[in-house]
Amino acid sequence: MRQAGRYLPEYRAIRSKVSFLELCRTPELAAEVTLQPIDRLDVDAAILFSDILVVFDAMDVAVEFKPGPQLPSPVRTRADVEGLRWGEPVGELEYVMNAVRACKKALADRVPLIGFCGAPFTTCSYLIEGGGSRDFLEVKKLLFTEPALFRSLMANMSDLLARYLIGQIDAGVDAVQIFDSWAGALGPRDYIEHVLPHTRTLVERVQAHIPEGRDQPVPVILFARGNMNILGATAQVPADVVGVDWSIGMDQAIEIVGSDRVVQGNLDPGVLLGSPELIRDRVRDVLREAAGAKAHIFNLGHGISRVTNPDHAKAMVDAVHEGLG
Ligand SMILES: Cc1c2[nH]c(c1CCC(=O)O)Cc1[nH]c(c(CCC(=O)O)c1C)Cc1[nH]c(c(CCC(=O)O)c1C)Cc1[nH]c(c(C)c1CCC(=O)O)C2
Repeated sequence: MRQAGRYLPEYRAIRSKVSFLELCRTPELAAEVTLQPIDRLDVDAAILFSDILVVFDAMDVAVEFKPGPQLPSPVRTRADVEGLRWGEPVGELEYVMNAVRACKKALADRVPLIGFCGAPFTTCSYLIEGGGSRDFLEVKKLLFTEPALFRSLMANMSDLLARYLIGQIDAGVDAVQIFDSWAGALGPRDYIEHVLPHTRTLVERVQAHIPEGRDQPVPVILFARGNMNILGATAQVPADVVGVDWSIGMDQAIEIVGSDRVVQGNLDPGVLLGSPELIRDRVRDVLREAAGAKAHIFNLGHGISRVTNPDHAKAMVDAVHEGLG
């Protein structure tokens, strides 16, 4: 997760010349950065270099990265919500679709390419809070004072994101991941009532899309982070893969989601700050804990930190490839 990024010197070299958004908006550079961890780490999949917030370009909502995202005009009132423009992601985010094509060409089938978007709740949270948040009070204010308005906002977002992901699939991605990074901000009742139906619609719409030249839909990975009390609810959505964050043991997660599901995760990215020997041990723990799943995709349980030594990331990948022996 965030396998391309600031922990790689070759990424920082490109970023010293262009801003983060310019990088996202320049397909050739986005493709180059996407491939950096493939070359260095020997990982088994590439994830498109982009960000969940570029979708705001199809809504004329401004976003800046300083380096955390900031929206100069957050959406907080009825008038703000009603004034939103729900654009055409395929036409207006053509640079993303071109980045997908450039990545596929550069990868030449070495490894599959994963496209992505934010889940409706996480994307709407950035829209409402205007950036990251500790308490999500603006989101909760809107949700609890104007539930119908909140519902319409989430429904429109889910629709926009479905068209966005389908665009990425038609441009060539081999799987998609939906990031609900802030799912844990709500209690289980509100998550189930106000978030999950929109996530489900998004997943099911993407799963109903069979792209030209394929005979089945591409797999959908759903990652909801935070309060692992919601994992059972998240698993009710029929995503092909259930992402698991690092706050729970993988064995416990499998008990919750069921042994008939494919799981992805969940090494604590902080473990990469330890020695290669420690990393190897912890990788083996995750592999052992995942043994009861239908299938397991090894991954970090959240984004890699920018102070990570790339050699340690490589030690992790090597340990995964070595397996339990
Ligand atoms: C919440 C979220 C965002 N973006 C994303 C999420 C969901 C996953 C998660 O929970 O982390 C998703 C994302 N962002 C980025 C990717 C690229 C693909 C990859 O290599 O995994 C992906 C999949 C690049 C990025 N997105 C961002 C960077 C750093 C930008 C830089 O080069 O300065 C990268 C490589 C910026 C970004 N973008 C976002 C934040 C909070 C930040 C600041 C992070 C920080 O400062 O550490 C929003």
